[in-house]
This record gives sequence, C-alpha cells and structure tokens, in this order.
Amino acid sequence: MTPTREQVRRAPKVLLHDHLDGGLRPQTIIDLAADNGHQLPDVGGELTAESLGRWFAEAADSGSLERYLETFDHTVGVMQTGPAITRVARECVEDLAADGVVYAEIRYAPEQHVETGLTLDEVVAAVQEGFDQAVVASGNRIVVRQLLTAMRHQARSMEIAELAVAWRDRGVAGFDIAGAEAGYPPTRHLDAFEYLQRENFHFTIHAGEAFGLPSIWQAIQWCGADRLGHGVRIIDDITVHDDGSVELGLLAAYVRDKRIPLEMCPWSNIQTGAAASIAEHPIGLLKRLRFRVTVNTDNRLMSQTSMTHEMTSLVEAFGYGLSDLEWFTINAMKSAFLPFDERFALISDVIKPAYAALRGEVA
Ligand SMILES: O=c1[nH]cnc2c1ncn2[C@H]1C[C@H](O)[C@@H](CO)O1
Ligand SMILES: [Zn+2]
Repeated sequence: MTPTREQVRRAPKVLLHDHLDGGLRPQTIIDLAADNGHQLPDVGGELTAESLGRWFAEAADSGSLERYLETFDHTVGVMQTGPAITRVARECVEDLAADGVVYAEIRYAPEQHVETGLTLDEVVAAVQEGFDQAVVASGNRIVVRQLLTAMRHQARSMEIAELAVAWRDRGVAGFDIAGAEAGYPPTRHLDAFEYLQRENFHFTIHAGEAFGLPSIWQAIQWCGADRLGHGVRIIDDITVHDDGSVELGLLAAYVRDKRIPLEMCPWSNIQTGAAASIAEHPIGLLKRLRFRVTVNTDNRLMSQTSMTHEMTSLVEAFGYGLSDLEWFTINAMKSAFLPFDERFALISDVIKPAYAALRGEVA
C-alpha cells in the first residue's frame, strides 16, 4: 500500500545534502535582518514570513544555477554574528527532527560568514553550539554533523580543508565544494583534496548538476570524491535502447560498480533546470539500475521542501512504497561520513525496526 504523507514524515530519514544557509525559516530572516540592518529584497507587497518565503521560491525557480545562487545573498547576509548563526543552526536541527530525520550532515561555507569580523573558527563553533542545543532538546533523537564547504570560485579551499580536519573530533565529518559549477572545475582545488586524502578525511563534491560528465569524472578520478553532490548528469553516460535494454558508459559503470553515493536533490534540480519534473527525474532510472542513490533536500527554503516532501513526491511520481523509502534511507546511512559502527547501529537499532513497524501499519 502507498504510504501517506504522515507515515512518510514518521519514517526515519537520513539527509546527507542540506545547506545551512539554504534552510532558514523566513521569519528568522526577517528578525535577523532587523537586528543587523541587512536590506531584504522587495517582495512586491507587505514583508511577511509568507511573502518572503514565496519570494525565495520564485526567485530560485529560474532554471539557472547562477540565478538560483543569487538568493543566498539574503540568507548569508543575516548570518554574520555568532548568535545569529547559532539560532539558524538550532532551528535547522529542530525542523529536521520534527520532519523525522534521524541523521543529518549539514553543510555551509564558513568563508561566507566572516564579513563582520568573525574568525573561521568562531563560525564553526557557533554552528556547533546551535546543533548541540537542538540535539539535546530533541532528547538525542537526531544525530547531526557539519560538512564544511569551500566556494569553488574562491581560492580558500585549502584553508577550509584544514579547518575541517581541525574540527574532525568536534562535530565536522567532511568537506565539500559548492557554487557555480560551469567554469570552476573540481581540479581547481586539487591541492585541498589531496591534503584531505592524506589526512584520511572524507569529502563530497558538487558535480554533474549544472555541468556534465567532465565534472563528475574530475571529481571522482582526479580528486577522489567519496560521494557526488547531485551527480544527476551521470544519466548522460547511460543509453536506454528502444528495446528497453540499458547500456552504461565507462564512467557510469564505474560509479555504479564502486557504489559511489549520489546525493540526489529532486526539487532543487527542477528549479535549476537540471531536470524537467519529478516524474522525468533520472532518479527513477538510477534507482532501477541500483546505483547508490540517496534522497536529499539541498535547500529547504529555496525549494520550499523537506525530506517528507521529497519522498512523498517520489512516492506519487514513481509509486514507491515504504520498502523503497527504506532502501534510500539505508543507502544514505551507509554513505554517511560517520564511523562504521555508528552507521551500523543507526541502521539496525533505529531505521530497520521503525520501517518494520510502519510496514505493519500500512499492510
Ligand atoms: O545546488 C547547489 N549547487 C551549487 N552550490 C550550491 C547549491 N546550493 C547551495 N549552493 C551554494 C550556495 C551556498 O551559499 C553555499 C554554501 O552552502 O553553497
Ligand atoms: Zn547543494
């Protein structure tokens, strides 16, 4: 039977790709802008949480990653003090816990939060404080880690990689690069990735979202990425013949053979033009071919989404049942940048029993 939205909400979910500066509550943006004087956009009427939320969704719904990214000026702009960052981090975890997320890796770029004098270390500490507060308040129902992102058009990736390693025992589990993809290939940051590999550290790379196979190839074969952020364009290396048979190119075969996790973000892809609709999203074929697919939100504010919304949309478009959602969830947990024993415990003690109980309800 098809799970209801409420059953999807209650099902344990694992989130590997979510931007802290893409998930603010609209009211929080209004409050923080009033505090620090940041000029919010003209929403074409009265500024309310609702109208501002709508503005973000519409402005981000442009079909272009570059235009989508412009909306972050207004979230990053209000996250420039310790207390503001801590509030955003706390609310992020509160919202994820309420949505049934049991494990999350939240990413952001520390270098974007130093405009009024915070050090990079202070930014990471402020985020961790907010996470810790919310995790305790949830009764430890959620486990959260930070991923530190470097902006791919900037030149601070080595510094951010060192920052991530310095915080490895204090809540930071990995590293990432993000921002406009075209013109900024992953190899631009090769020294940072080589450093991370020498440190036995984990990283993912936004690749194959707004740019195609060369970006994915570089991310994996030159830079050694553990996972791919989006990776949706791997579909360009897969041919579906008229008779229904499927042929994988060398890169697609490598990604599948090596079980390289794909952090897929369906609604974000529709906004940036990487996919036309949920029903046409490559996630359907990639799941069928048993790639290591995971489901993620990317930016909950810009896409007006949540894990429940992403998964419910997939249930509606592809007819998935609870076992499919459990498969995505276990895929994600297996792919987390958490030690093996901790991943294993979450799968066997939390995820599997909860899905078994839900299946009992649905049957
Ligand atoms: O989907 C994305 N692709 C590339 N970059 C992105 C995406 N979503 C957010 N970002 C950027 C904008 C944020 O300011 C930055 C750090 O979270 O990462
Ligand atoms: Zn992203």
